[in-house]
Amino acid sequence: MSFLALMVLMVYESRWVYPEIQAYFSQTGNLTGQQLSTRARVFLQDAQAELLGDQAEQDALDAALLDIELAYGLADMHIYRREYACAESSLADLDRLGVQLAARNIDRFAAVSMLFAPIQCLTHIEMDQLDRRGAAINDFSESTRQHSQVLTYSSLLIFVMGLVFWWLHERQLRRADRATQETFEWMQRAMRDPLTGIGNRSALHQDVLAKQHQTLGLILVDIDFFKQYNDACGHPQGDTLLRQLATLIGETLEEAKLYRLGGDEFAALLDCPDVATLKRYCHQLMEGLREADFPHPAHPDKKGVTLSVGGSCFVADEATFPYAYEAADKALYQVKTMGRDGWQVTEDA
Ligand SMILES: Nc1nc2c(ncn2[C@@H]2O[C@H](COP(=O)(O)OP(=O)(O)OP(=O)(O)O)[C@@H](O)[C@H]2O)c(=O)[nH]1
Repeated sequence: MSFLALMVLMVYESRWVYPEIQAYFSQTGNLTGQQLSTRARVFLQDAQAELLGDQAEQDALDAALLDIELAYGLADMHIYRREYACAESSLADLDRLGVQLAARNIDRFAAVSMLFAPIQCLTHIEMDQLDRRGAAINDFSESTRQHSQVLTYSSLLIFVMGLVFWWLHERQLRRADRATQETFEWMQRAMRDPLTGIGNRSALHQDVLAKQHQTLGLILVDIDFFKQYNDACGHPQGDTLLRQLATLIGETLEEAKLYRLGGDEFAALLDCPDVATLKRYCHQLMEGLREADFPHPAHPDKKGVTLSVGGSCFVADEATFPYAYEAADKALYQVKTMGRDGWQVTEDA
């Protein structure tokens, strides 16, 4: 709002310049007024010079009469009569003097002295006109200074306000960026298992939905006798094993996305055109585990760490996923009941 007011002020100020210049030049009327009175005064002084000169009396009177008539013509202005008290009487004096000169009933010295008052009046008019012109010029330059000051300060203010708006805008942008970044980080964190760094159950759901209509394989992995492992080696070592297994599954099933579903249960999601491929992945995983040969000091069968694995294939969809999960879980449970350390895949999820 204040910005708008400033713009209006600036437009007003710039519009001011033209009428003001016009007003200044309209003062040229005073210039003419001054020039006319100057010329009239010069004619009267010429008339005095001729009357006091050494030419013949007749010639001097004729020449003086001509100059006085010329001066009268220039000084007989309505504006002089209206604004200067001496103008009326001076013109009357000149008129009278002209008549006397024409009739030759005045001597040249008397004529010279009759011209002093009109000359004085014209000099007064001349000076006054000059003063008026000076005052008009002063007024003009003073108001020009004031208006240009207003324009300068307004421009400065607009510049500063522009800077402030720009800074506020940038700050708002940075805040919005930071908030978006933080939200994104929170969402990322909410989808991660903090212990292993792989995805959690929510991430699994999200990824399944993102792969709608694709044929996927779901592999569930559960550590055998993990409670005994924890009891024997302690929970920190149990945590380490969880991390090691996450790495191992990731390295063995390179194409898979991994998730920890909670406790000692992992899941792997991969593209899987058919059940045979899924079986190959399960086999690959068991081979990898055997090669890694993680020790399990409390395994009842005196083996290293073993896994029970169940799998199923499905076409990704919000509706099909729970069935695929249940099928893989059933397969895993069967492995558990059959003595663990093995894998099974449900043929038709
Ligand atoms: N170290 C560690 N242990 C965990 C964590 N989450 C769950 N556990 C432990 O995992 C164990 C899971 O025990 P069970 O569900 O009985 O599974 P299990 O001992 O592997 O037995 P089976 O699966 O039947 O072979 C429990 O002792 C939990 O305390 C974890 O984040 N870290």
